[in-house]
Amino acid sequence: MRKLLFAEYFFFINTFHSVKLETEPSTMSKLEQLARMKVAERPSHLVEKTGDDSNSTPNKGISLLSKLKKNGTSSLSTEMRQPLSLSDRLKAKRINGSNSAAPSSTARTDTANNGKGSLHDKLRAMRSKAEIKKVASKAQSKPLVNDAPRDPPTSSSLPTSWDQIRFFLSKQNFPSSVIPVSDSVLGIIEAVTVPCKQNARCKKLQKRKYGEIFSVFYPDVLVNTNKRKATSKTAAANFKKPSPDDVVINAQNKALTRVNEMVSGLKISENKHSAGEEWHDSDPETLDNDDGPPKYSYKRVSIPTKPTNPVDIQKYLETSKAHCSFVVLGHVDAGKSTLMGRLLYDVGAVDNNHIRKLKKESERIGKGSFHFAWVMDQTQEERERGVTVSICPSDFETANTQFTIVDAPGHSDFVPNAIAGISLADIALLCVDCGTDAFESGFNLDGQTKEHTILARSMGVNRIVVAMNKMDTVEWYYGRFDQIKNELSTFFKDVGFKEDQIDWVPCSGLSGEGVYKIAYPENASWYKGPTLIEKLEYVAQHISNSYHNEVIGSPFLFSILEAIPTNKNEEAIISGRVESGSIQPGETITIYPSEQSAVVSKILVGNDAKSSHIVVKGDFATLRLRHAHVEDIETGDLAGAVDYDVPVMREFSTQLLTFKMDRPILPGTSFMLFRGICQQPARVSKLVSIIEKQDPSKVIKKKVRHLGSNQAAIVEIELTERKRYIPILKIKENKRLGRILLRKDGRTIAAGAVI
Ligand SMILES: Nc1nc2c(ncn2[C@@H]2O[C@H](COP(=O)(O)OP(=O)(O)OP(=O)(O)O)[C@@H](O)[C@H]2O)c(=O)[nH]1
Repeated sequence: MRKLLFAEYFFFINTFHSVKLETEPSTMSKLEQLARMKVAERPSHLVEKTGDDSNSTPNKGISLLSKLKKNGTSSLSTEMRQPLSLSDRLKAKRINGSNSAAPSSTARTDTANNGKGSLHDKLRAMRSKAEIKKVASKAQSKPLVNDAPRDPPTSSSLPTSWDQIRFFLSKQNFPSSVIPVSDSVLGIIEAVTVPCKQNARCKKLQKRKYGEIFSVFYPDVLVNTNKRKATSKTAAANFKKPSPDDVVINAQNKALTRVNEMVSGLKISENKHSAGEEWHDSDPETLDNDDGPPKYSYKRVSIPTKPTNPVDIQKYLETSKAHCSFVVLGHVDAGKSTLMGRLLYDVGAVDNNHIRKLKKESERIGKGSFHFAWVMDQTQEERERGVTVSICPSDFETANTQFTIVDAPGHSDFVPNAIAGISLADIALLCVDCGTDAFESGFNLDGQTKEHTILARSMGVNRIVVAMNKMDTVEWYYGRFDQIKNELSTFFKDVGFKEDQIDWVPCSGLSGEGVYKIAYPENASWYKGPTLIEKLEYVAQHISNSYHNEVIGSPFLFSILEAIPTNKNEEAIISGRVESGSIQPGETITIYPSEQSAVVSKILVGNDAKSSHIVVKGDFATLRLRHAHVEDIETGDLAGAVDYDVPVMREFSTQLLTFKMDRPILPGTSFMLFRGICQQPARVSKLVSIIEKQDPSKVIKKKVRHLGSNQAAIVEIELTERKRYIPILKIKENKRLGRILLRKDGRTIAAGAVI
């Protein structure tokens, strides 16, 4: 089983690197190259960073957002600038919606219900003014975008002189005494020697390459390595008296004290953690002094309670409509939001009046063609910029199937949001722009078509429907359809999708042909297959059947997307997705990591918040809870059946497959960990072994110092956020929730599974 699951990742190897990287020159190391290039460009090492992903990718051109910023019609939206949690985004979005003067900022659910009060409206109405203020101020305090903590030193901030090196190291918690091995002229410095200050017993100088010091090398790596060395009795004995090196260090310490005093008051902006706090990549002292996450003192129930009106689950599964969720992925401007808006309109979830209103409003600001996209993109900023930022789940149903759509952003700056969207979906609906040259720019180099597909596969989505969109722009020319299909097929195969897991539907979201109601034009007579909705219904039926087979006998598990208080004490409302099993009102659940038990008093489903007696695997639902403490529930938390234990932890073992990377992964390397909709800053605590890609039980190498691109390994991971644990399930316990992704500096560096 383990072998099989892990083998899937093998397929990514040949494909992922082409998503992001250009060819590397052979003579100079990439690091050295970047350093030289950046130094040449920017002489000062004290360069303010914008925090924008695009700025952290040296080879990238100006991002769409940067261009927009330059055009500067107005300041960037709060959502676009701030890395809010999903929950915060949803909250902020509602605040935006309610505060916005523009009538166009009507909430999604208004449209989706033909004016009826939706679930989200009702939830919004329940939110007190105080709660809104709290969220708004939280949003204000969040800093610039990013999903991954930055390395303290970046190539753009490389020192250019020996004084700057000392300054730099002092800011990175390096001891003040560092000796250059060769001449201290930039370009000649090959290596520096660094004493290990944090470990009193270890006085030996360490020779480190210049590139290591200023890119991937961290103080705590040194400390960890030396801790091990220092525990050896021989080493300890040797270190009792000052070594010749110590004498040099002490002398240098004195000489540099003055310089350190001068610079100690200065700040380096790169060292800011995304939560807005001073945050060092790996600060051993903070870790040692850490009090750990709060100790919750909630009552945890272990005996299940009975449903108030028990439902015969088997009967329910046999008679209920198929339900399935799909995430809309694809390159920026591929037409995802337009396609979804069209779909909602065609199935009758959005009425004519609303579309007419959106058309008028979009024409007024010169974006007439975006009126369908505005059904999904509801914030004023999304509409002004013409890009989706936040994920937006929306329900609709056809005669025999219920769907939840999650519209994910296509822009590379918002990949973390796309990951959150993917983690909620059963099917990936990949939207491809078939326009001349448009497919190529979304598919090659930095395009999101490949990246999104790989992310979906890495997160366990194994059904993909390709909407060959904007076929109207190439007059439904079969040759174009066939050419794109061939190119994509090869790529899908490399990623690990089998042929019977992929479907292809030509369509035009804007004109509606091939989506649902509007028939194909004459020049598309070569296509005899189903429309997009018919295909989705067919796939949903399959998925729903397989889920229904797993409901009975599986523990209830629920990914929490949002938690909000009610006006009653100890009552909360949580919304999210049922990951496993089923739940009925009257049953008790435990929420992790706070381990508080609460009774489900009501279940609401769909846009119009219909009360339901049961929800099962794959359903999106809102649960009203009694005896719940909302202040300790966050986006990404898990709720489970009381008799099922979900481990909460800060350290765990993983099997990883690395993608193409610029820099190796070392012990101490920091990154952003994605598990379902949960995102946490983390780092590598130990590289255990390198293993065979096809057979993870075969260990290739045990003493591992670093991990390069395209390697499979057993790696121990540790969360760096001190405030809380996260609920973690192993891959064998849950195929979706046991998967993780590692991202750093705006790139996915590895995917894997918790073991
Ligand atoms: N001709 C034509 N234009 C389309 C079609 N679908 C979308 N467009 C246009 O393409 C542009 C981008 O559409 P969006 O729906 O915003 O694209 P998107 O993929 O959602 O964009 P992001 O969410 O920002 O990634 C708009 O001008 C649309 O009107 C189509 O089928 N045919």
